[in-house]
Amino acid sequence: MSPRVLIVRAPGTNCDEETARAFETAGATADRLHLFRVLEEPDLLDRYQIFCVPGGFSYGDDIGSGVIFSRHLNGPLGEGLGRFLNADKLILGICNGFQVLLKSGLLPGGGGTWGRQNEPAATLTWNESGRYDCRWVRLRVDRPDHAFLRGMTDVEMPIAHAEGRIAVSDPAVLDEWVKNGHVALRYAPRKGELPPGGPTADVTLAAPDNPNGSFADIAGLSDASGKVLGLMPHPERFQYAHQHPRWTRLGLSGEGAGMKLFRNAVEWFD
Ligand SMILES: NC(=O)CC[C@H](N)C(=O)O
Repeated sequence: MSPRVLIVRAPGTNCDEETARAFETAGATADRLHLFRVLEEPDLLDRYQIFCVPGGFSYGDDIGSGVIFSRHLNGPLGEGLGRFLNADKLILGICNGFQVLLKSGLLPGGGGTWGRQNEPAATLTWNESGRYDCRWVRLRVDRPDHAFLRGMTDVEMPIAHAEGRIAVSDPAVLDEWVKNGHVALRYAPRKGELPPGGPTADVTLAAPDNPNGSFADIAGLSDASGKVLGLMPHPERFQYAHQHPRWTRLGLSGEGAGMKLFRNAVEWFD
């Protein structure tokens, strides 16, 4: 079955068109709807199999990136998203979308009505550099069983954000995150073999390998089921091989590695 994807955009969202194109190239039908249209009719969520919050600067990142948008996911859209979470459906948040999902509590640690109120808090906050940063990074996939990440282990993607640093109130939360499969993606050394072993709270890669100082080098989080994913890197900006800065030297052609994430999502419904 070709899944229908709801890509929700808010004032300031700016990656919805290329995200829709990536899903449609993968064989899905993608509708880009404004958040206010969805708030008018929350039950329209039931017509979709994938819910996606794309990248951008929703509400201008005022009072913190993703904060205002996230409150809408807790409130009027709460019931519809609850049905998504209970059905065999998928939820994806890319960059600003990750900030929205985390701060709504749809991903671990973010609090909100979805969050497990008494668990240590986590958020996405300012990069250690204090700057907006755009660069390509190498990623290690810690959840190759995830609906969006199947068959992916070691991939490069671009980042472009100011508030991409995962910060936690208690580093001990990492044990629970690892146990529950919440760590989906980590930043990796640009060159050489991927170092063995899982995430550790006290060791992080130096910049620019970890571009923002994110706790335990985390670049993406998952829910326990492996059907909700939030990530700071932009897979929709690597749909075509020639989007890679070294595509000629690497002899890349055809699709970019980011397309695998969208194809995995569509194939989930086969
Ligand atoms: N590309 C994006 O989605 C950016 C997310 C957010 N506006 C930030 O700067 O961190």
